[in-house]
Amino acid sequence: MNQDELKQAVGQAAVDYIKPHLDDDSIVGVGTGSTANCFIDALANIKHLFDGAVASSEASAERLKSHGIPVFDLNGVSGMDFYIDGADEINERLEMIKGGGAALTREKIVAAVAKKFVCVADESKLVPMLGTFPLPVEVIPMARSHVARELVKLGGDPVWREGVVTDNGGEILDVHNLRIASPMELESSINQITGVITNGLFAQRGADVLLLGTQEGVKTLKA
Ligand SMILES: O=C(CO)[C@H](O)[C@H](O)COP(=O)(O)O
Repeated sequence: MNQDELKQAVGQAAVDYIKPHLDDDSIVGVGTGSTANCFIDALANIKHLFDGAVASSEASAERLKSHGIPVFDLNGVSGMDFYIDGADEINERLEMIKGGGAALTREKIVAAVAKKFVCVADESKLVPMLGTFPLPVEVIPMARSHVARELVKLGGDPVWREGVVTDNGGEILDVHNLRIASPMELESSINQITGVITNGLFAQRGADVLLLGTQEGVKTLKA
């Protein structure tokens, strides 16, 4: 199977995973990116089994709506059982780097509300140590240079993702050359820099389940 077929397989596997738990009142938390898109497309086939979705980006909201799936504002829902999203890197403790699609802040917020985070990824995303993928950091635009200098002090090489404005009006610094031995500590340290909205380390709230697309089929890993 090629990478697109692996993404489709895990998208369908995520639907199979949540389907037995859905009812008329269920709200499904939906992530962003090409793997999350595969999940959305598979989810459309069972849209009669749940109430609607909360999306972590405008792009995912549009895709959900195009399938006729109602999209709710997070402030209007009291909770959700599942959040399904991809990752740029994930380790065996199910800690992740996310934000390649610049949706990290909303992803972190929706994930915080959900009882269970189900990560969907092809096998290229599973790594022994996080940090080969540049770590996205969303910043308030006027703080970009200040935050970049502070990130250099932490040992990284930040690069401004020029031209990208997030759904929240923020800008993105991609931090290269980090070997992230302690993801939880680094997540906190970066978030303490004034001007940071959030960073793409999902360690304090990692995934609970990983559905990993491999050539031998979809494997289920638990935290
Ligand atoms: O964090 C994300 C977007 O902000 C995505 O989950 C991440 O970039 C993975 O995307 P893809 O499934 O396209 O590889």
